[in-house]
Amino acid sequence: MKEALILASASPRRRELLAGLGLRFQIVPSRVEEPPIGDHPDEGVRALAASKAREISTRFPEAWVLAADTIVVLGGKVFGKPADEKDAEEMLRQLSGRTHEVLTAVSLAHRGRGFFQTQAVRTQVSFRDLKDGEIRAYVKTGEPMDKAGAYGIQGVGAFLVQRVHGSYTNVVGLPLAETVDLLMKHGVIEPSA
Ligand SMILES: Cc1cn([C@H]2C[C@H](O)[C@@H](COP(=O)(O)OP(=O)(O)OP(=O)(O)O)O2)c(=O)[nH]c1=O
Repeated sequence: MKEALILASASPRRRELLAGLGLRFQIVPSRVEEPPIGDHPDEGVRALAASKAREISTRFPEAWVLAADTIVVLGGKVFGKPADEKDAEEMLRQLSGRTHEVLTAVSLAHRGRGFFQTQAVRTQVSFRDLKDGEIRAYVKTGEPMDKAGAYGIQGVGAFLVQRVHGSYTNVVGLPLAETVDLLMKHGVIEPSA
């Protein structure tokens, strides 16, 4: 790696996924407000990832900055992180027995080079039929509270999921195959990294 790479994220999932590639990077979480996403999930999620990358690359113009944002979309309705336990239960009730999309936008920026690129990856996730007791017990674990759609596929929440179509790591918060391609394409990492 020629220049420093910064992961502009407070998400432990993103840190672990990127670290799993054996890359060296710093973590500087972005402090941008995350306004609710409007009627255009694809544009909205890209805009959020881009604003995180923009904020950090303004502070570190000579580094490569990687940022991401993840949302869950069910029939056009966007689910971010639940506001409270009731909200989490309600989200899970709606996701029960249905297929939703997880959208993660990844943004790569280098201000000094005038480089800025954002792309979104979609994964379809099908939930089994959930009993109300299961939903309540799962919410009580606390796992849903900091996660889009109120579940973590990588944790206890795996029991909710019947099928995944597309990138698994995209659901966890960082689509690894696409991220590696992006970093390699722009010379941020070498093929041997
Ligand atoms: C659907 C799903 C989401 N998530 C997480 C990934 C993201 O961390 C979170 C969505 O919130 P984000 O706003 O995308 O990210 P964040 O606030 O956690 O971190 P930062 O903005 O600093 O990068 O939901 C899982 O961990 N597992 C899942 O199965």
